[in-house]
Amino acid sequence: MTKVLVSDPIDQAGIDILAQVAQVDQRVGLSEDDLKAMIGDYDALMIRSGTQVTADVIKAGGRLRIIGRAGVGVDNVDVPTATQQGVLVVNSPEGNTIAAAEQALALMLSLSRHVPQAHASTMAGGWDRKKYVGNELYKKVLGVVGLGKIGSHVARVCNAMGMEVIAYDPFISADRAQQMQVRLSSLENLFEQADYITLHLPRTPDTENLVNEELLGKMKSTARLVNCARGGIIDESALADALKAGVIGGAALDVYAQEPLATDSPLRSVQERLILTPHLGASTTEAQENVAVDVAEQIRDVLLGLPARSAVNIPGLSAEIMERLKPHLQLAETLGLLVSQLSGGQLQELEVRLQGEFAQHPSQPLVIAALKGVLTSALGDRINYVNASLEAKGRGIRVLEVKDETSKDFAGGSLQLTTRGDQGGHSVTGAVFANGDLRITTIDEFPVNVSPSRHMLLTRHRDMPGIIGQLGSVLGEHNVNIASMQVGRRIVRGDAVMVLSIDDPIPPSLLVTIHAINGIKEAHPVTL
Ligand SMILES: NC(=O)c1ccc[n+]([C@@H]2O[C@H](COP(=O)([O-])OP(=O)(O)OC[C@H]3O[C@@H](n4cnc5c(N)ncnc54)[C@H](O)[C@@H]3O)[C@@H](O)[C@H]2O)c1
Ligand SMILES: O=C(O)CC[C@@H](O)C(=O)O
Repeated sequence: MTKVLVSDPIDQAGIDILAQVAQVDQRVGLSEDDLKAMIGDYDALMIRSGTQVTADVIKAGGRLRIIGRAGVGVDNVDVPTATQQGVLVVNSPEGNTIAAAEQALALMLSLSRHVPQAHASTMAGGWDRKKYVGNELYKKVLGVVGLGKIGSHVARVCNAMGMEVIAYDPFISADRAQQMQVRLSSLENLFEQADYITLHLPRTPDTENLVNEELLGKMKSTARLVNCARGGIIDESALADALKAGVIGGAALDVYAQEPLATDSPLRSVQERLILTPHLGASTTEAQENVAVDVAEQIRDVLLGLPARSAVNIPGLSAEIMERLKPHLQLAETLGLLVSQLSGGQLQELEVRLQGEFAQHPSQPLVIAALKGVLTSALGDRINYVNASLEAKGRGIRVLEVKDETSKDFAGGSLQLTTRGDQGGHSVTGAVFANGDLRITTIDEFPVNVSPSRHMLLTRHRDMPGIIGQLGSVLGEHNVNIASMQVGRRIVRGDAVMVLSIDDPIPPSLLVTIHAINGIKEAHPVTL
């Protein structure tokens, strides 16, 4: 029975999707130890930001195939360990974009018009119209730090509100910024010029405490700072001091270095000009439904053996690419399986050569598929698209990628894999024919035209009378049925290869007999 554990509150629409393919257990508020004890029974884990998916949790998940994060940030998942264990991590990169952008806008407006303070004062019996005089956003300068999905939506709305928008994002081109009517600036310049600053960048080792005492000191004394991105990007003690000393005009935060916010956080001692919300950026009904559906669909698909559209730990392998390149990926994997069984021994290098039209496809997914095939012989089910590159690296296998667009061997191009290792090397080529059929087109230097089949026997032998007959007899005597047979050779009576598709695997004792046939130089049983 396929089982999914849901360990954070998830919209019912997502649960309903998971229930189409699995037993769904909802257990919110588990400790790390509880999760470790339970996770071994589950094929998938669905979370929001509340569950910490540590390395120990992932390692305890013996049959865990996928972790789905209903949201953007995967900072509560140990992604490197998931990758190492071959566990796919998926998220919902766009499901809560609008919600988070609107939370930033709500906080900017609340800051400029003192909405929470005026509300609290009115509820307490007051009617103070002087104290809460605010400012307009119109014609003010907005500084956006991080002009990605959320930052650019905020920029668009603020442009429409008549603000002048400047931005700092080292990974965005000036052209792209110009299209959004945004002027790029340095970080220091942005902090000096802006009346409002809003953060929309990820928390990484580079961005930790990026907004520190020095940067806060550059802000106008009237300027206001909003953070709906991630805690830890602002130095919270420095911010508390800057607010108390009137160095800046105000701040509004949705996210904190430690969540929930510690009772003794210096932020709690700031009396004025500060608005705090408890990580509500994604908390709209619409966003929660979006992310739940988006991630539940991906978990369902992966459990059904289909690709996920937003995999965090398979670079360059989107669902769209998986679908478009399906036969090509299958070919790469099949050739990988084939060449590794021909090669045996310790592999040191794999060359992946994309020839003719093949060279126009993105190479990274094809390389990953080839590596998965190559490593399957050694690692079986443990190897998948998630951990293939990492496992190859860990084994010291050098991967070379070659693109040769000039090759004209087949209309759709071809893919060649060549291994080099302690037992020499082998090379196989294959193509995808118009109807999606896969063909093996060369084995080492010999041309062949073979459809891959589950069990095969490949020999290298001297091209001389009697060998084919003898091999056929030996297989017959051992009750191994031959489905098809083909010989590839370059010169008459030189070396040749024989490729047999057989209905049954070759037992080891039979292989010894085959090797003993005069003229057979190599014999490789292959399972694809
Ligand atoms: N408060 C919430 O509930 C909530 C909800 C959703 C997303 N988020 C957070 O919002 C942030 C933005 O999300 P997004 O979906 O827009 O991500 P995104 O990946 O689309 O955009 C992030 C942008 O930050 C830029 N960037 C990276 N490093 C930078 C640096 N050192 N300086 C400046 N810019 C840098 C990137 O180039 C990118 O353009 C993330 O931290 C995400 O986790 C918070
Ligand atoms: O689950 C949440 O509410 C937080 C979501 C948000 O921070 C995200 O990264 O998507």
